[in-house]
Amino acid sequence: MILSLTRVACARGGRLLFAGVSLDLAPGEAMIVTGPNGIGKSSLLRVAAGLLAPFDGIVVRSAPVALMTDDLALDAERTLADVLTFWARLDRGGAARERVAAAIETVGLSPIAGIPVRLLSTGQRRRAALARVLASQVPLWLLDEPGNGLDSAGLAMLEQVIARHRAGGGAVVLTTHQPLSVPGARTLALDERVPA
Ligand SMILES: Nc1ncnc2c1ncn2[C@@H]1O[C@H](COP(=O)(O)OP(=O)(O)OP(=O)(O)O)[C@@H](O)[C@H]1O
Repeated sequence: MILSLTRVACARGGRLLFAGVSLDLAPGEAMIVTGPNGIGKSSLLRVAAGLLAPFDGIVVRSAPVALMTDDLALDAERTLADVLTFWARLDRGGAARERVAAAIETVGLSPIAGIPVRLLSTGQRRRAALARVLASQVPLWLLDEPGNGLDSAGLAMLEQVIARHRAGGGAVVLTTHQPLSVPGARTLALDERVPA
């Protein structure tokens, strides 16, 4: 298993959001976490990433993880290529420039790789966040609303990138409020895990 959650519960701000969440994710698998706003989907991804301690239960990751969020740049004045290279070095080390160039090309941002991050549009920021995940080359992807702000070509690209990652033995957990084609993905309905 790449990721295994056993009877995980999560509390935030003194409130129990969900409990009894168990899941096993093997190489090539995908899981879509569903539920209304505020139910705890992002919190579940943070727990799975190891950034938030579970209130209860066990989280086991057997592979390095990339969490896709909007946090792209420490310095928004730096260029997209520089920012992504900074993260790629931190995430994994060698050949960062090459990995970043390939990732930027995949997400369709090559023409603007040299502009400061602060100038990116909403959809471009999403594409850039996906490029960071791609460049990290880690097996476990946790994608929080990866399709937000993407145009139809961007959504098709996202679906393709996820499919390729899984075909290469990677695994994905994602949240989405919009329809995304992720063939064979299992669903985790978080609203069924809210304590009474
Ligand atoms: N740092 C925090 N401290 C206290 N409460 C928090 C914190 N972060 C989130 N919460 C609360 O936890 C709950 C779940 O938030 P979360 O972002 O996980 O929901 P979500 O299902 O991802 O929502 P959405 O669909 O709107 O993205 C919300 O009620 C939110 O206010």
